[in-house]
Amino acid sequence: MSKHSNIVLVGPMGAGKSTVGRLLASRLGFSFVDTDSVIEDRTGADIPWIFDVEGEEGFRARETAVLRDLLEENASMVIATGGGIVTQPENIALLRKLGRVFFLQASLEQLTARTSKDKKRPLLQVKDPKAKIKELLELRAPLYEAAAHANIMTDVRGAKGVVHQICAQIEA
Ligand SMILES: Nc1ncnc2c1ncn2[C@@H]1O[C@H](COP(=O)(O)OP(=O)(O)OP(=O)(O)O)[C@@H](O)[C@H]1O
Ligand SMILES: O=C(O)C1=C[C@@H](O)[C@@H](O)[C@H](O)C1
Ligand SMILES: [Mg+2]
Repeated sequence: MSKHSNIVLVGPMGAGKSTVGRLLASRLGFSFVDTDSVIEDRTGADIPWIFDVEGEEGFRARETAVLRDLLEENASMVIATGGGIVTQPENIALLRKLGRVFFLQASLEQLTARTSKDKKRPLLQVKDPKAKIKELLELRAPLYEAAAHANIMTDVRGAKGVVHQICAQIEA
């Protein structure tokens, strides 16, 4: 086990990493860090702007830099990550070093419904977001599995139920 005792949430866009992460941090008394928000704060621009100007490659480099910096922190944190963080092989090792990694899963239908409410995800600004989510999920599912210590299915639970399940696993 790593010397860090953080809780790290990985999974596709719409799995609930940010929503669950915030609630979980408050329940555990941990600080909450969302890598997407850290990147936006550091850049002084939102994710669509970063993708537009620096490309996905630029965004991925920023993501890895954030993970490296988080490893230097000593506070107990719940870390919500971006949905594509596992696409960089180096990140998988960094995530596992940071603490206990939970893969939040949801069905294609749920992911599509949950991400249809806003336009903040550049990769889903396409004609058929459901097909894009499916394609990304097929590519990334083995990577989430490789990063994670445990999987949580979120379809049948609201965010509070997911928090409860993670807490039960931590305490077990
Ligand atoms: N367990 C859940 N049940 C129902 N709705 C949920 C659940 N978890 C999250 N949601 C809703 O789904 C939407 C997306 O959630 P959220 O932004 O937390 O996903 P995310 O995994 O952080 O996505 P991204 O990778 O794009 O950052 C939000 O509207 C949130 O309220
Ligand atoms: O799945 C992805 O590749 C992404 C997910 C979001 O969390 C953001 O990190 C960004 O929109 C890219
Ligand atoms: Mg998020």
